[in-house]
Amino acid sequence: MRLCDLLNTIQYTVIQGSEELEIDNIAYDSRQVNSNTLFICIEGFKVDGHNFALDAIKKGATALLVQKEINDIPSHITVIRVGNTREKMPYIASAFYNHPVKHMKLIGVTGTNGKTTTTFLIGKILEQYNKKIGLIGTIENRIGGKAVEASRTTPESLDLQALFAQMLKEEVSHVVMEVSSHALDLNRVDACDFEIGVFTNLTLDHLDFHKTMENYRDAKAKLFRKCKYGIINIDDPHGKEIIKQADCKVITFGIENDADFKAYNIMMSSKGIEFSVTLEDQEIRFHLNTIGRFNIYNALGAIAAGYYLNIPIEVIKTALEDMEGVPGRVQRVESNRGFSVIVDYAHAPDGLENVLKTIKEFAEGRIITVFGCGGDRDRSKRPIMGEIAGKYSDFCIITSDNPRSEEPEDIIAEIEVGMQKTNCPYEKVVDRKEGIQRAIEAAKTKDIILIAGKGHETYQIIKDRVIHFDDVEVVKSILQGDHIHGTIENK
Ligand SMILES: CC(=O)N[C@H]1[C@@H](OP(=O)(O)OP(=O)(O)OC[C@H]2O[C@@H](n3ccc(=O)[nH]c3=O)[C@H](O)[C@@H]2O)O[C@H](CO)[C@@H](O)[C@@H]1O[C@H](C)C(=O)N[C@@H](C)C(=O)N[C@H](CCC(=O)O)C(=O)O
Ligand SMILES: Nc1ncnc2c1ncn2[C@@H]1O[C@H](COP(=O)(O)OP(=O)(O)OP(=O)(O)O)[C@@H](O)[C@H]1O
Ligand SMILES: N[C@H](CCC[C@H](N)C(=O)O)C(=O)O
Ligand SMILES: [Mg+2]
Repeated sequence: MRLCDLLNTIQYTVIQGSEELEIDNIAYDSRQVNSNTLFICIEGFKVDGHNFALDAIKKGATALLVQKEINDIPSHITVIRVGNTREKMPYIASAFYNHPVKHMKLIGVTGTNGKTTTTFLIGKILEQYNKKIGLIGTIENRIGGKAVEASRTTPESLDLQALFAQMLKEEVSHVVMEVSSHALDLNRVDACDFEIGVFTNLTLDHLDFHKTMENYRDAKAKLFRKCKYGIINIDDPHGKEIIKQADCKVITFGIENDADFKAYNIMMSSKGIEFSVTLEDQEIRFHLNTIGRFNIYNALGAIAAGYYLNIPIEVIKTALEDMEGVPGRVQRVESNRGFSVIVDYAHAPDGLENVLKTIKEFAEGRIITVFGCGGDRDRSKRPIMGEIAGKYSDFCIITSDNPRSEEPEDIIAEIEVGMQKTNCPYEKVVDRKEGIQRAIEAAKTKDIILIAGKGHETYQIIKDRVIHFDDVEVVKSILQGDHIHGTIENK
């Protein structure tokens, strides 16, 4: 493709060379460059991509997109200057892949908690309606039944457009994706027009990146200036402000407040939830195989999305009622020892409080919580999560999540500050496997062990090592090691 054809939707200045150049590849990382590549230099948080321009040229880059002057660029290289390279990349990527989004319907879900769950529900509804979907998010990226590699919750714009192109080639009609606040802030979904946007909620997380809750909220609000229908949780205190900033058709859902999709006559048990929604003057009753009030919110967001995608309500109902569960989200691991184990991805204060409140409603025995907090992530949530775990549990094991570059003991000490505000007895066990083992040893009949924070993850990041680690697998192996055969049940 000619370079000028990639640039025709943006403003730019040619610093040197020809715009007629043929471009075979685009890269924002010098390690991905090969022949005839346009290398996009991005000023990052850690390093400056402009410093890799000469490296990129050695590897075959023939054109550079820059936002500042770089010295010593050979004269045969085309240099294009723009105001902000990160902002322009999505438009160039969209042009390179022939604007794949124009031919598919995009459904984006944003919010602190519930994105993965809600995207799985919407995906299930679409599949029930015989649509071939693309799914993009934390657990996996998927094209129809085929998993494709995923590393971020929301990929970088160039990778995202490449994935959209692959999805279109494989005849996907609807893409359901998680849209993280990082993605919205860092322009990863610019150049995407969404048919539907869903806002689940906004609670404390990621202040290491956004600095204030207002910035965090405003990042989420961006989605509702990119979509046709905005489906918004009106019970969330930030819902009204998101609506104020929106320029789409707004549809609300909730339980407490008046809403377009309002759940009522709610019944909850340890086996599932039931609720009604009135649609077109008809009361529709839903019976779901999942637990927790928060999952009613996730279901309402999905029901509203299905409705605005023109999917018949009976199809939506069947899809949700057949849903087996989302991996690592309140996933039950039964043992025949009389206690039960729940693995959940709660890794922020609100998620942890929600899941513990839900468990407390049904617990017949004690609640034993095993958890930690991720390293190189928002530190302010650590004592808060410690206090929440202590408040709702009868015994806690503070252990490691993904410590990343931090010392696990330091993270645990920060969690402990909150735990000590409660009367909950606790132990500190740095090794997560030993922590889980300790909880299992301590459990008695009817107790519930909650293992929070890592859910579906199959790895643990310790310094620069990534080791295989899977909470469900660890629980099963410990139970089997005790010559007791656990059965896994995904609720
Ligand atoms: C804070 C954040 O999101 N940072 C992202 C950002 O990094 P950055 O701007 O700091 O990049 P950098 O490392 O300084 O590098 C600058 C430029 O130099 C390039 N480079 C670098 C080295 C080299 O040898 N050659 C080279 O060309 C890089 O590719 C980049 O273009 O751009 C990078 C390229 O796309 C991302 O990989 C990186 O994600 C980091 C690794 C990350 O951990 N992000 C997390 C926090 C994230 O995005 N999480 C959300 C989910 C959160 C949630 O909702 O729970 C997600 O959507 O996944
Ligand atoms: N609607 C909700 N409100 C509050 N908590 C929720 C909600 N849905 C799920 N949770 C809790 O939050 C955890 C994470 O849920 P989920 O993975 O669906 O969220 P997410 O927004 O995709 O998270 P991430 O930002 O890490 O991708 C769950 O394991 C559960 O404990
Ligand atoms: N999307 C979240 C996931 C956190 C999961 C937790 N296990 C951790 O590693 O901190 C994040 O990147 O902050
Ligand atoms: Mg997610």
